[in-house]
This record gives sequence, C-alpha cells and structure tokens, in this order.
Amino acid sequence: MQKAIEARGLTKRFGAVTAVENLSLQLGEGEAIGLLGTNGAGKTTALAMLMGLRMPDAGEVRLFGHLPGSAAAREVMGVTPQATGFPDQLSPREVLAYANARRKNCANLDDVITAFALGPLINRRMAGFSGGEVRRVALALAFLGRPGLVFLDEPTAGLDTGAQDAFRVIARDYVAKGGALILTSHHWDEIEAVCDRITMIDQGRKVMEGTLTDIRARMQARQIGFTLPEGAAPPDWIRARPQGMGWRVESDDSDTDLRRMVTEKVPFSGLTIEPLALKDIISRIRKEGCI
Ligand SMILES: Nc1ncnc2c1ncn2[C@@H]1O[C@H](COP(=O)(O)OP(=O)(O)OP(=O)(O)O)[C@@H](O)[C@H]1O
Repeated sequence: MQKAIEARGLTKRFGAVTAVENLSLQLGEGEAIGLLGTNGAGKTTALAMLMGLRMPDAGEVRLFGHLPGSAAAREVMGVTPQATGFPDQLSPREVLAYANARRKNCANLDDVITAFALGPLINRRMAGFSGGEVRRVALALAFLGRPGLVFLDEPTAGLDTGAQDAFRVIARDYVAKGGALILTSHHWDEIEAVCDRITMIDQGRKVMEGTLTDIRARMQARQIGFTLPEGAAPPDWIRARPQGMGWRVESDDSDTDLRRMVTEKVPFSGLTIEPLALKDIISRIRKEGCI
C-alpha cells in the first residue's frame, strides 16, 4: 500500500543557510507524526517541501504515490499553513463551501461548523477576524472532507485553551479513523496528545526519531509531586523543586525515593507519580549527550 508520505534525502539551502539537510521521513495511514525543533530548526521548510510548496535542492517526495504539488496530491491532502491569508470579503461559509466543492469527499458543512465551533462566525466577513478566529477557520479547512493526509504547521498558535482541547480531540479522531497527520508545534504537550511518533530536527538535520512509547521506555524516570505542611521543606537528597503550591522531583528510581521519604517520615501529602512529560524527557536526553 502507498504511504501517505514517502520522503527521501530532502535538502534545502537558502544561500549560506542549510535549512533542511538529508531529511527522510515516512508516514502511513492512521499515523500521526510530530516535527519538533527550536525556532529556525527547519520544520516549516521541511513541511513546505513535503507539501510541494518548495522545490528541494535534493531528494524526493511522494504523497500517496503522487508528486507533491500535483492535482492528484492536492486532492488527497489538507493543510493549515502558518500564514493563512483568506480573502477579507468572504465569510467562512463561502470559503468552506468553495473548498468543499473541490473535495472528492464533500463534507457536510453543518457538521464541520459544529465540530469547529464556527457557528457565531460562519456568515461574518473575515475582515477583522481575530488571529484565533482565522486559525479556527484554517483548521476546519484542513480537515474538510477527511483528506487522507493533513499537514498542520503550528495549528493552534493563537487559539484559546478550549479551542486547543477541541483540536486535540478532532485530530485524534481523524487519526483513529485512518487519517495521516503531520504536525509542528511549540506546544510539546500537544504533540504528545496527538502524535504517536516524533522526528526532532536541529539546524536542518534529524537528530532523533521514534515512537513516543520507545522514547519514554528509554527514560525510566518518573515525576513525583507532593505537598508539605506550611514551613516544612523537602530533604536535600531528593532535589525537589517548588511547583505551584507543592514540590516536584524528577526521579530515576521513584520506588526507592518514596520508600526513603516514608522511612524518614517526610510529612508529604497529595502524592502523584507520573511519567516525565515529553519536553522533560528530551531535555534529559540532550543533557545526557545522546543527541
Ligand atoms: N525564504 C527563506 N530565505 C532565507 N532563509 C530562509 C527562508 N526560509 C527559511 N529560511 C531559514 O531557514 C532556516 C529554517 O527556517 P524554518 O522556517 O524552516 O524553521 P522553523 O523550524 O519552521 O522555525 P519556527 O519554529 O521559528 O517557525 C532558518 O534559519 C530560516 O532563517
């Protein structure tokens, strides 16, 4: 079966800057991949080459076997770029209806309006829309008619927390039903919530990739949270950091640390033990010099 994305050796230079170097990537149906990297790492350039908006200097891409940029490829993909640029004079209903008419699987617009909570906006001209309102329309457009593959470049930038949560549900549902999704985001918790795999790039080069399960398995550390009575401090050996009203510990051996806290009668309450968040795992892997 054709992969949603099959990319090999993608390279793009802008003068002296190598924005992306020798990037290979595969994405199948029912998979979601997160592209991670600091500002300027090359994520947008990589997406632009995958989508067919930029010609690579080297390497090649196929989207379900089609050349990116071809009519056949455009038919099977949805996109939310960083910059949207909708015509001011049009309403979201007009934009969505126009795009829907070109989709192979026409969407029921009422369902789309409900899913993306566009009701109050749907018939207003888009001139004067807030950044978050424009982004909601852009998201609806990307998923319109359930294309086989969706590209999302920082899809929730500027969205309020309610809309961010709604996006996560919609994205997971899309992937669970067989959609392929590629996402860049500076919200690492969003990548964690939506994606099964990550590819991390730094100065254009892939420095890490894997499933979140494998990456977590590499890192046995746990995050312990607890509170103490007013005026009490945690013992020095546990190296706890204050967090909100309580304390937080990154522990390589949470069982041993907890037993010692009990033995030493540390007066903790509200105990929580969780896996490390993705951003903490990656920051540890970096500190340990593995990437
Ligand atoms: N059109 C361009 N002309 C010159 N340099 C460019 C151009 N587009 C990107 N670059 C450079 O290529 C590098 C990668 O940029 P890119 O936008 O892909 O990064 P990014 O990972 O998406 O960053 P951000 O998280 O800030 O959006 C940067 O150094 C950027 O300055």
